[in-house]
Amino acid sequence: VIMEEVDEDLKKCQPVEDFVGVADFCATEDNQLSFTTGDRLRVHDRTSPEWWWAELYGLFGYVPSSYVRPCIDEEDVDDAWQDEEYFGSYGSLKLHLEMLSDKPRTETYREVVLSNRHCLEGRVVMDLGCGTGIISLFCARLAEPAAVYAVEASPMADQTRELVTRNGCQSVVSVFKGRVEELALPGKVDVLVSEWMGNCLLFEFMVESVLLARDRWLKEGGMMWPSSAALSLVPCQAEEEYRRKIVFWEKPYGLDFSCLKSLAQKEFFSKPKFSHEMKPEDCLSAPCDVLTLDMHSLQIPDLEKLKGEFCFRVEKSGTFHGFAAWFSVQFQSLDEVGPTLELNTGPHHPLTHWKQTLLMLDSPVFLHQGDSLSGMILLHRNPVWRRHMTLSLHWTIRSTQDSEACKTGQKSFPMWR
Ligand SMILES: NC(=[NH2+])NCCC[C@H]1O[C@@H](n2cnc3c(N)ncnc32)[C@H](O)[C@@H]1O
Repeated sequence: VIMEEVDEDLKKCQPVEDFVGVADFCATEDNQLSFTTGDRLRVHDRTSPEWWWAELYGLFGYVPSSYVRPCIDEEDVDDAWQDEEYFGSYGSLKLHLEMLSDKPRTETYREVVLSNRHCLEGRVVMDLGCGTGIISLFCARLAEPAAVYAVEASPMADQTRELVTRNGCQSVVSVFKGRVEELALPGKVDVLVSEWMGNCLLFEFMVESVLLARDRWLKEGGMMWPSSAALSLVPCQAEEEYRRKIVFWEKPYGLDFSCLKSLAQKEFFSKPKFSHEMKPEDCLSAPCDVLTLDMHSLQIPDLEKLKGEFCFRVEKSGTFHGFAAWFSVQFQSLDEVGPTLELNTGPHHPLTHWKQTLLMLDSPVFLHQGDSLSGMILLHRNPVWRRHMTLSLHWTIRSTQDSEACKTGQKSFPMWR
């Protein structure tokens, strides 16, 4: 048998292998695949010693073999939740100050407790991820629950115990330090309240811990607060962002840096931009809820892949630079007749610390009033890095100007791996 044939056969049957990026790689050709350090790539074919045909989040392309290393499974799996870094970040005051300073967020939770104070009497509440304990203190000070279990995994829990005592709530509020997944609580609860929402609603995937706590500790017929959540989307213009990040390179200080524009676009627009403050007038159409989650029935496996559809009608002509995403959460009243309260983090509501998330297209498209933009969104949770996901968008633009012309587009935004 001629050696080449053996090589060919070996190549054909060579197994698909996982590799990890050891450095950032920015594609310079269309058939190449960009990735960042730590990305888990699936190598389908070692086409040549230097270039391998690989896949990342469903996108295929050539990657330089020197930029990847074999993925040693055990080392990657146990760091999947990045708990060291995650709970460490909540151990300092920075994030808690940001959340407590967010008045729309904090006052909504206070209003929920206040407007349900009668029904809360004699009930048992769990505050999951209590942080400094603000929601637990609202419960103890504004209502008369039988007990509040304040659960917090970060070192902040030690401070929270002190805050509970200093505010005279120690007879009602008990602080449990640890991950809710590992804690034994005194008993089941009537209400499970938590402020778990991350950017684009699900990033950090604390929601998995909330659902697990629900299944383990919420009484039959108990209340989840928030009781439901929605992810909203809108096509928008982002003139300022586009000018600062892309147009800038055309003539800085009279020099021609325009050959850097494609690099800039890959570097700045490949991932979502968190904490982007939109103006209402940036919306090109009315927003729409692309995902709605019922927190009483949602199941943990549902979180792996969530899909939504959208159809926007362009209300005013403008440049479609990208999509903006945000979330809202609703709080059902404990007695059927009370009002459902809502915290909405969209551009038509008071600004919160989340602001909005901007998903920039590779190239802007001018849209005319009356055009329609329809498509689907897919939130694909990262199978390895459990607090991460990829947000993929597919869309079709149908113009009223010339009916048969329609443009389609698609883009995937890793958040972050
Ligand atoms: N809205 C957010 N994006 N983050 C705000 C809530 C996050 C708080 O919940 C805590 N936390 C998160 N997960 C857990 C868990 N499984 N068990 C206990 N505390 C947790 C975390 O330490 C932090 O104090």
